[in-house]
Amino acid sequence: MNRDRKQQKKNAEWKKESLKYCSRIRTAARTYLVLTPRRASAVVVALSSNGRSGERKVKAAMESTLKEKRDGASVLDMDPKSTVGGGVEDTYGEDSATEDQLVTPWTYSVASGYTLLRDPRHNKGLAFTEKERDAHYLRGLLPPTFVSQELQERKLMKNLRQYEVPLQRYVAMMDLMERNERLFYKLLIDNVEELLPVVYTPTVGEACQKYGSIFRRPQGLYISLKEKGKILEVLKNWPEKSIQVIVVTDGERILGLGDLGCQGMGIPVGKLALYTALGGIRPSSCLPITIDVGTNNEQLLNDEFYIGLRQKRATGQEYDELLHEFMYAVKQQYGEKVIVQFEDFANHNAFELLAKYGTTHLVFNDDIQGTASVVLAGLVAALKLVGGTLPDHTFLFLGAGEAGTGIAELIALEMSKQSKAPLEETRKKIWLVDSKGLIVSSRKESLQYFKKPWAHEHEPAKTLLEAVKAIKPTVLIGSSGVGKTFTKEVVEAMTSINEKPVILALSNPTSQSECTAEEAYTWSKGRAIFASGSPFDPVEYDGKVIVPGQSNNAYIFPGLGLGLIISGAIRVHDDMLLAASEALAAQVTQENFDRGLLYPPFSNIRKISARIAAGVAAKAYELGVATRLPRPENLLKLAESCMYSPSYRNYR
Ligand SMILES: O=C([O-])CC(=O)C(=O)O
Ligand SMILES: [Mg+2]
Repeated sequence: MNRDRKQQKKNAEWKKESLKYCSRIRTAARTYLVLTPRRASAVVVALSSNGRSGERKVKAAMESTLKEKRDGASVLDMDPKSTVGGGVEDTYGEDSATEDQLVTPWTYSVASGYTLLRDPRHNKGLAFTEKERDAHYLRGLLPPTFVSQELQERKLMKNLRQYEVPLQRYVAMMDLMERNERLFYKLLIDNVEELLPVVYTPTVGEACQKYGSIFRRPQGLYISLKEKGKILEVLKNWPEKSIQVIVVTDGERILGLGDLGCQGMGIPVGKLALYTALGGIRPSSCLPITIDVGTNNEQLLNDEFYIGLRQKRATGQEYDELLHEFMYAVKQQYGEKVIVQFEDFANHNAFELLAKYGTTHLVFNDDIQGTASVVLAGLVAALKLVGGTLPDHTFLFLGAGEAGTGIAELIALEMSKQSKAPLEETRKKIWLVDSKGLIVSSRKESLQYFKKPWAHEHEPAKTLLEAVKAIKPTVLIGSSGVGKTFTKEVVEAMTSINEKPVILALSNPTSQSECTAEEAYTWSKGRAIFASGSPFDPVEYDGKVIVPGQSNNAYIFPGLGLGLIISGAIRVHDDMLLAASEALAAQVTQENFDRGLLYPPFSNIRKISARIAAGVAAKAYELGVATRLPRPENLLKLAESCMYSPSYRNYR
């Protein structure tokens, strides 16, 4: 008892001390972890620092305080390069503190000993060294053996491979994330091609469908209609104060699976895991959010395990007000340089939110813009295989929603840049089919506004097959969210028109893919240049193994995000998406082409992301929306050096 009180007093003194330093050095937030000899009494203090020099001052101040007060206390990760979390902000941390943080730095307890083992951000399991076990009160809490991170990784991969059901692998990976974050990212980074389909598309789709049943511990933040008027308070409940990326969904259009309401949370969680693993953004600065305004999914409303609000979706003013409060609470809490990635909103809201907040916030819609950027990169690569320039080709889309119109617009923009023709002209090379058939001018009156630019003069066509025969496209793109719509007849029609038909089946997950890789290759007699949103295994056709590419926005958003962060960009511009697309296309090697691949393998993704980041950042400076000044000379080097490393830290 007595000891505890003493410890509390000591903590209070430290807090006072750090407050003093904070107000003296008025700068950006920096986290130091101080472990005291007693468990349950470590203190994390967010201090201010003004870039490197301010940071050094704070560090020196903290160290001298600790020397005086130490009494056996130890400091976790005092080296700025290896401060808790590591990553981007460690190198470029200026200006990330809010005024609120400067005046009242926050503190919370992270315990040594037993509690340290249960803290996923710092737990290393059997990889704690003898010295660490002594220093951090872990003696007896672990079996005697020491296991390196590499051996832990091998063991976990072996265990994962024994699960036959993909969802079991997903649950095992999420458990690992909750238990030992660095090990989770080490696994994901080192085995990215194998584990991407587990934590991301397609398995994450099934996970969302069954989220209520597999729910163990909450991940991310849930903001429901109940929190209206209190969203800023909700944001303050999140333990991390320095957030760089938010992925938010309202669950209305989860992949091609439709309205999954609150259970859409799997998507922001999965996307942000990729921000870290593929783009090197540190996990502590990533925040997954689900906005729950109800669901129109009857099955979920009647499911006893459903985790969301049991009501029909709020729409109109009620919806708009909640989203508006959210957007401004985010800006107030995290500043104007936090990236808000809209994910899997239904069409009407997706377009409106992007238009509404695109000029006031650093927002980006992955389904409209990220997908467009990755597809354009794939098309540039495809042209090397089929010949001609972009303006030489004719495009037909099945699906005229976010992805379809987003991709169409970026292609038209790029064509216009290449051919110097006005956008209105280049759009005419692009045709869209929706559920009512080919979009033509006679339908213009009844079309939603985002479809109108694509209503060209033509006879109506009721079905996709009719449209293929009438338009004679060289490229067919599926973005409908409806599986099995590229039928044998459609693929055969494409093959009869083109020597090498380009066919992209983009809808996710695998069940919603417009056709499988095998179908595309078989029906086109091995001639199709094919890629899909969800992964497919290599296909053997006519004695030849063909590896299908994966045209998924996961190639783009992690690098795009990194580029926005290292440049301190305050807006996303279409030219940045073109820059991201160009950078990705430039990574496709001759060897990839020789194998018919439109994208480089995901195993190189960190290098690819760094190049995308450098391209995006360069564009941000060119456009004058970068705020990190002066412009660093070598953006690629900066991007690479900023990336989060999942290797364990030494806790001295
Ligand atoms: O999540 C994915 O795999 C790609 C995507 O954004 C979507 O399909 O909505
Ligand atoms: Mg999406």
